[in-house]
Amino acid sequence: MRLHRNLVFAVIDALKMIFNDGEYADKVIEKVLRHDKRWGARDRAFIAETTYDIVRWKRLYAEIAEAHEPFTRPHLFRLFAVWCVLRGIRIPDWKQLEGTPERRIKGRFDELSKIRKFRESIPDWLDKLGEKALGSKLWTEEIAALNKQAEVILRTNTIKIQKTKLQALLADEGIETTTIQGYPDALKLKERKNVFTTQAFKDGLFEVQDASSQLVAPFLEAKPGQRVVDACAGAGGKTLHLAAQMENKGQLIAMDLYESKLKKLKIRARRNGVHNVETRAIDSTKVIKKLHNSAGRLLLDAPCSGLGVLKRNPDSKWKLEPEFVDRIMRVQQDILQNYSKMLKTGGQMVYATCSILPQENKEQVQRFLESENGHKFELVKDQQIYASTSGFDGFYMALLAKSK
Ligand SMILES: C[S@@+](CC[C@H](N)C(=O)[O-])C[C@H]1O[C@@H](n2cnc3c(N)ncnc32)[C@H](O)[C@@H]1O
Repeated sequence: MRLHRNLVFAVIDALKMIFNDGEYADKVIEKVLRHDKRWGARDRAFIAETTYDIVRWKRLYAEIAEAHEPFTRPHLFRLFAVWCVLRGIRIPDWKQLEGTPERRIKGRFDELSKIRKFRESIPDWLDKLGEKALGSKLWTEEIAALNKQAEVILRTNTIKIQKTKLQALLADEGIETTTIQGYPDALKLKERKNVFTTQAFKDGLFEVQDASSQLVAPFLEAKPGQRVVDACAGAGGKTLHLAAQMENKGQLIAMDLYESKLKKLKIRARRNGVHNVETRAIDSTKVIKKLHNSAGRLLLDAPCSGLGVLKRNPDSKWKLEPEFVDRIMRVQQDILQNYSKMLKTGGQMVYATCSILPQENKEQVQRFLESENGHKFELVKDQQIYASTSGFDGFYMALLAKSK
């Protein structure tokens, strides 16, 4: 691989914004990629993937390079040099990379790889938390799987098209895909490409959605004609899937704390040809009270640590704090306690997270079932999806029925 100076400089700029200025990796990449219109698809892929890689392996690389935060520009180049050496890429003779100690880098890598928190490049607290929650064997496998780059998975918008037809259309646009057994609407890209510029995307024929996430809406068993509430809808990934399951019939109420997310949801709904969705921002408890005992189906896709989706958000490893995990667990129990009241007797609800921690998942559901509000509910089934066994994101979902 021949390295281009302006692309590497763009990576260094991006790393500075992410590591030193605390900006979000996806936003930074978007910003950096706007710098030069002449960059082609490969150049853009190099910048995005190299930046994400170095973000993912920050602790390991910094340890090898003996670089400390806040990183100076020479230190950021040292991280980049480690990336090159470990990938077998020849170091170019630029003054920023002069004197890269290649043998020492390889030696340090071998040494540090014996220790999980360095090998997997995670903070001490996270390594302890993961081991305590999952046990050493499962945590070791899980964190290794979560450090692999996520594949690009599409969900066919069955309101508009069948999967095989979509596959053919995408092939015409130069995007080759395969189906995935056990995920009826999913298509996996054979090669990473920008799918957002395709006509098929503009026509709302698919959404990008991880395979594990695609299991959540069907778990709720929503039927056409029902009143379905998606109480933590965000920008609507699962709302759109629910609409497709409901064949666009019935009433789908998408709620969130943030109006800005619901605005994005509306734009996506329009593109997807979804007509049965209305949005409601939760700006007071009244919004929830109005819907008490009214929904046939309820999705609680709760805010969580996001530890199941580190594949696609590697910078969470550095942004997440133990206090946040404690705080979000209280929010999850509040959501279960208060929002479950929107379900009518005989209805079903799904509690879901993109976390792999039992304390955010099974244990939350257990606590709810043992509480006064939870006595009307019973657990029908639940599923913990691990990245290490599925190959996709880590997720949890529990189906509860309101019987009384
Ligand atoms: C896991 S995300 C939802 C993802 C979304 N369902 C999707 O499939 O794209 C959780 C959402 O819950 C929202 N949220 C956080 N606290 C909330 C609360 N107390 N009530 C309702 N929504 C909340 C967040 O704004 C966020 O959009």
